[in-house]
Amino acid sequence: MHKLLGGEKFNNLKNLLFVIALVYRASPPRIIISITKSVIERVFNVFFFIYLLQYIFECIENGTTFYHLFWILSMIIVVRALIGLMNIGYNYYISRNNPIVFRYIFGRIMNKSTEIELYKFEQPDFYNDYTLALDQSSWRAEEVTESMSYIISQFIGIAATVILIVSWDPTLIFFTIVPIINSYLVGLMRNKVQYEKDMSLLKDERIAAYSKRIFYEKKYAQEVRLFGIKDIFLKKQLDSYRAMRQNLKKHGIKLTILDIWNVLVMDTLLFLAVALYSTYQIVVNHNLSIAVYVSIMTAVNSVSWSFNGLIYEIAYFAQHGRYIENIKKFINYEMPVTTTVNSGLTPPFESLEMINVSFQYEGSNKAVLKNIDLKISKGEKIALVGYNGAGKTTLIKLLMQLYDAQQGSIFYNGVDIRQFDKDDYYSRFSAVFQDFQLYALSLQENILMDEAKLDKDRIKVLEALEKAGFEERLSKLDKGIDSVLTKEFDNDGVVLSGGEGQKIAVARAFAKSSEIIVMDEPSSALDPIAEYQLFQKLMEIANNKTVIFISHRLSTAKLADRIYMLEDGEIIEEGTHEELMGNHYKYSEMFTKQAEKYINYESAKDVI
Ligand SMILES: Nc1ncnc2c1ncn2[C@@H]1O[C@H](COP(=O)(O)OP(=O)(O)OP(=O)(O)O)[C@@H](O)[C@H]1O
Repeated sequence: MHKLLGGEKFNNLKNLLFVIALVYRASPPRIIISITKSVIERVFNVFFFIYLLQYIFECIENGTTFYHLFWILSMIIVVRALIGLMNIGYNYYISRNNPIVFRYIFGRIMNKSTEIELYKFEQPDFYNDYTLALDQSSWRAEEVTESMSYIISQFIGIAATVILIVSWDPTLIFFTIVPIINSYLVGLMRNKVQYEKDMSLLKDERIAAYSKRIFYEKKYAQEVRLFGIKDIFLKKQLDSYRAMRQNLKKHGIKLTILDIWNVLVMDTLLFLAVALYSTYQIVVNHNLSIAVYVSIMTAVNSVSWSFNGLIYEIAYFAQHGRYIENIKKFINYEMPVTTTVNSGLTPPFESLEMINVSFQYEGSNKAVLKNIDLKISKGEKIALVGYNGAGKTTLIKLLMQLYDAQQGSIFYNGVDIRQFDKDDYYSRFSAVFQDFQLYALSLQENILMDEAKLDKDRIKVLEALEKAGFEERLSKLDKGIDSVLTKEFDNDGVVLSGGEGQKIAVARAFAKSSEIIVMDEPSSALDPIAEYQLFQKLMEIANNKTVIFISHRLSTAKLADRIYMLEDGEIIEEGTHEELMGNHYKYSEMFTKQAEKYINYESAKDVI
């Protein structure tokens, strides 16, 4: 059973109703218009192809006038033309209405995705389902609406035709029951195979899509040329296409066999049986007129294929339900109770404290942080140092509540951080992470990151850029803070170097000016002088703010009031630079090694 976010078995009908309700909320008239259009079309077809056909034949048999038939046929042509116009109008309406429905559902999913815990995005199962929900949302809702309208109209059409058939000869009902049962069973099997086919392709489609991205996204272009990674991804893509081909073949054979069986029963055997029976009734029993005979052939054929279509559609409709499971679970996803105990607002910052905190990433069997105790008070400048993988970034992410610790507690002003409304809690932090992103937006938008503040805070943007050491580069930009970053959408877009990009991320944190500034290696791409200047500036503007920073260059850690040295998920040393140097332990060892390196290169003695 397909699951999302650890959910339970799904209920197709509820899922379908869920998506219909979404369509209704996005655009209330849409469902009524779709159903009305389908019913009018279907009822006209029954009336035209079966009832009117019989009527015209009877008129001819009874020797009616040409004038009478002329009026009947003219009326039919007018109604037919009106139905054609209705369809054109409907298609126009749909082309304008679909984007409204897509946008609404897409927006709901996007909004939800920002609330879901970060670790979920690192789980392949979740990611598969998330991708599926996004991909499907754009068209499933429309298909469900169309399917539902089609099913309702088919039911009405079949019922009307069956009434006509029974009125001619009740025995004929037998010829409609056989194809109904056949269609039902074949439809069930087809539906199952189709779903298995789609599911079997999912993983390989994602691998193929990822490999494709490697070859067209700019960020990979350089490494693809410099390293042999091209061949790895070409092979991965080839393997995934091979696997998809095999799955398509396996399921394709099953589907073809079912289709052949269907045509054999419905077109050949059934047609023969009805023709023989009706001919016998005319020739031997003289029970039927030619007019009814012609209509019977059309009506039985119409009921069989309509029912077959109905079963296909119901199967397809049910299939939508399975996919909608993903969309529904996603939109309805509730945060674990622990993170929503209280949605209280976060008061002005006084202190942050970790008590006996341990943390392990989902799917990992090793604790990344072990029994961490630390306290940070208002205004303190705190440095986290240690070798790669020691757990520094994870510690910061726990403090910010981007992840939840499995053991121990984290307190903000003495209150468990899980009791605060998350967005409000986040607003207390201005953070720069190692994996910061620049967006294909203007410089101003990249700094403010808030539609509401645009253009009102231009001075703030300029000040933040100046503090982050970007003013010289800014002076060379023709459009200043209105320059668009990256060439994604704009040939004149500005492409920044790694260090320049980092300065933008720092300026972003400065502009947000929250009470707690968090910097995770904000200077790794800066030269030592620029780094030192950045930290000097940071300490200056931080003033009475609290700063927590990670830096591999210990020359900057010297600026901190307190340094925590982490190793293998544990705090192994804590104190001021002088205290740690006096310990003659790991910190002083690391510092001395780095200092020697600088001195050997005679590049930054003054800095150290
Ligand atoms: N999302 C994740 N899922 C699983 N493991 C992770 C994840 N993020 C980090 N880790 C692991 O957790 C450990 C600590 O990572 P973390 O990024 O906190 O270390 P760090 O001290 O900041 O390292 P660096 O100095 O290299 O940035 C590493 O072994 C890393 O592989």
